[in-house]
Amino acid sequence: MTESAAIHIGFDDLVALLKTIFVRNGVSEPNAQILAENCAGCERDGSLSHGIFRMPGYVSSLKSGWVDGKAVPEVEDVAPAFLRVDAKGGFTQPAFFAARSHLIEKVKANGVAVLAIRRSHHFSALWPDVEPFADEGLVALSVVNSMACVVPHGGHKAVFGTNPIAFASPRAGSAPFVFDQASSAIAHGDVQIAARAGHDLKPGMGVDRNGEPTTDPKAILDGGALLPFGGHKGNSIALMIEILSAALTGGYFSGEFDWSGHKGAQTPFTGQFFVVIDPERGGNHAFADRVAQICDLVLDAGQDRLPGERRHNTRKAALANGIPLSPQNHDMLMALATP
Ligand SMILES: NC(=O)C1=CN([C@@H]2O[C@H](COP(=O)(O)OP(=O)(O)OC[C@H]3O[C@@H](n4cnc5c(N)ncnc54)[C@H](OP(=O)(O)O)[C@@H]3O)[C@@H](O)[C@H]2O)C=CC1
Ligand SMILES: O=C([O-])C1=[NH+]CCC1
Repeated sequence: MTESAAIHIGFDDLVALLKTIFVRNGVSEPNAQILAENCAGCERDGSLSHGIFRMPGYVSSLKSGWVDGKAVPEVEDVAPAFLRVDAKGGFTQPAFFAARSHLIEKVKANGVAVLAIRRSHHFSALWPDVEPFADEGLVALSVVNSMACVVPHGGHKAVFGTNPIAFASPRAGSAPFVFDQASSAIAHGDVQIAARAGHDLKPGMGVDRNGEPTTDPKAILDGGALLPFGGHKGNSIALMIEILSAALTGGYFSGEFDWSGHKGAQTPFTGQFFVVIDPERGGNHAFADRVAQICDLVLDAGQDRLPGERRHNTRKAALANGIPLSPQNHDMLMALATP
């Protein structure tokens, strides 16, 4: 998209537009507000594989009856440092928000707490779930599993989802240190974007329906599969994420849920795991300074930039000038919002 062709929209206006679309498609008012802020935040930050690109998928899943936009999550306090949430077949973010303040109370009381969400649909980036904890001085790690489209290292059948992991830590004098990455060589959303744009992928990311290596995103989407990043090492991380997000929470593994009866379903029905830590309990009252120190060492040693930096720069520009939407994307949103 050329900058001159872009339509710039303010964050609040984008949230209002997305909320209208969610409500029109059967999402309750409070759930729609949470989802709209999340999705608009991804677009604002340049997380384009999980911004407005996902709106047709959200709508399609809602229309198929696969996800309950009105679900009211149930929070269970199961131990001094352990909360469980049954999302009741709804989206994960409202389930997370239902437990969030209670989770922080537990972290403050115990130094650490775990949140296990099950029966939930996560269709977004993970950084919005962890970054706000770091803004409040806490360290947070979260993982979520998705839909089976990743073949285990050396294997022949997709078992894992693209299973992202996100981590956030306060960092003195700067925005928090945050990374958010799929455990597959590439996120499924980026494969869809490449297929749509007619771009090839880098070698080593996926296989076609015969298990042969391919750089063609369409061959991956049409019966092929993705590979874990970094061979057996990414494989173990993907497996750990299945264990934490599904076995531990009581959610489904990425290959376990059956959405075949819901034509148009796109949102994975799995689970999400969080661990949140109060770094003050480490007894090192200079925690955020120490984080800044190690980040500076990495930059001084030649790394171009830290994870999260591109996002924060994109956010800054979007807040100053508006969020750039291509005319096609703008039209797509208007069509979804119009009765
Ligand atoms: N809900 C779900 O089930 C799933 C969601 N996803 C989401 O998809 C998104 C994309 O994942 P993925 O494709 O793996 O992300 P990327 O590979 O684009 O980025 C991963 C991380 O690395 C950072 N990074 C990228 N390039 C550099 C660099 N040159 N130097 C330093 N840091 C860098 C990014 O920071 P920055 O953002 O600043 O560029 C980001 O924190 C994620 O938000 C993830 O949560 C993925 C799979 C499933
Ligand atoms: O990009 C991705 O891999 C996914 N995003 C939501 C579900 C899977």
